[in-house]
Amino acid sequence: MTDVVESSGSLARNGRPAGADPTGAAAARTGTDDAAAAERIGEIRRRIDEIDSTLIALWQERAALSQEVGATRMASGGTRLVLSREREILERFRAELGADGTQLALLLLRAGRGPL
Ligand SMILES: O=C(O)C(=O)C[C@]1(C(=O)O)C=C[C@@H](O)C=C1
Repeated sequence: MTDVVESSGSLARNGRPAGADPTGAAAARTGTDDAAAAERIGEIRRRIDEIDSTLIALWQERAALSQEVGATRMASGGTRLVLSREREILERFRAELGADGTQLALLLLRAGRGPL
């Protein structure tokens, strides 16, 4: 089994020298020599790319909204942060996604209000 596909598209750790993959670039890009598996991987990757685009757009929208909330609050004499709200968000992500959810929520909060 091959562990890694290098970014150049050459298979690594398969016993063949990089760049000498006889199965062609398409197979190398998917990490398998099996045509049916490569086709399915291509389909799945297209959906993954769609999901990633949505995540990036939502990340950017959330950060902009969070910054607007902070600016609105400070302009009205309020605080930059509301820690009770941050705790609610952290708990929601932890409950849904576990420890990774906590890390994700910390990154989301940082993107909106900057590092502490
Ligand atoms: O909900 C707010 O009051 C916000 O300012 C937004 C937000 C967030 O990014 O979710 C950012 C900073 C606050 O400390 C709490 C939450």
